[in-house]
Amino acid sequence: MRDLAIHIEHLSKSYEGSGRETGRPVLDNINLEIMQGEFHVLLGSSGCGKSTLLNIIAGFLPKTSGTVSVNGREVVRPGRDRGVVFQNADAAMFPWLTVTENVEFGLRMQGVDKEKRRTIAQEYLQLVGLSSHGSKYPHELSGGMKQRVQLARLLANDSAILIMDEPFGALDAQTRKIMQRELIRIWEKTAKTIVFVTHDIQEALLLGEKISILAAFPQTGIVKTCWVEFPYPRRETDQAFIQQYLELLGYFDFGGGI
Ligand SMILES: Nc1ncnc2c1ncn2[C@@H]1O[C@H](COP(=O)(O)OP(=O)(O)OP(=O)(O)O)[C@@H](O)[C@H]1O
Repeated sequence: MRDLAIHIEHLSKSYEGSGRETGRPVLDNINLEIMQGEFHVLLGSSGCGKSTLLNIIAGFLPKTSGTVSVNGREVVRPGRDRGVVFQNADAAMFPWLTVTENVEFGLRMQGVDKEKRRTIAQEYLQLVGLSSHGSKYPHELSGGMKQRVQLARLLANDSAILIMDEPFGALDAQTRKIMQRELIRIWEKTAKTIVFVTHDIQEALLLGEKISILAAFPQTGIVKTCWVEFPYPRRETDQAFIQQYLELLGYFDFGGGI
């Protein structure tokens, strides 16, 4: 039995002066348990509060009520234990630093000596398949390569939890497929806890061990949490995949959006 990594109880969030026409909170009484090493996907349509939930877990955003704990400690601010991979990789990298220097940056801030941080950066650049690109600058990289750099940086920082907000949303379909496979390979190798946001049911089923569906309407909150039982690598053409895809699709079929 794995230990609990993220524990969310009765979490609610309202944005001051905002709210939908109904005046309801964006997140209302969210309860969620994510175990260490779990690949957990938060799936939902645009505007249902996925990024809000991730930002609260990451410590970037205050909650209105309830509790969010990571490894038994209440989240009050961002921490090195939680690394975030953003969809917009450009905003997450220093353009004047090389790939290696970007990956090393957190270690440099921690005072790790140059030789050691170079060794660690190289180890993780190799893991994400970028060992021959360390001397390039961010503007010389493709979108997929930039996402690999973000991953290498978090792994080098030894973040136990990777929080990923639609990280492959801006990539072309082919690169996205490659990155999905790569992420599973890296997750299997590193046993990190991953919380991954997507609005794409297929992506959720390709990646997640467990999927929580978030809805905004007519119900607010997590409307379903389920395991994905069939093994990796998964294929969209497999019978089990199609069956669960159709099941999940049903949760998106509310007419007014989920
Ligand atoms: N800073 C903010 N101030 C006011 N309202 C906000 C703010 N950020 C988000 N919202 C509102 O909260 C709701 C949820 O937004 P959020 O970005 O969490 O959804 P999402 O599911 O991640 O959407 P998407 O998939 O489009 O990124 C939306 O109705 C949005 O308008």
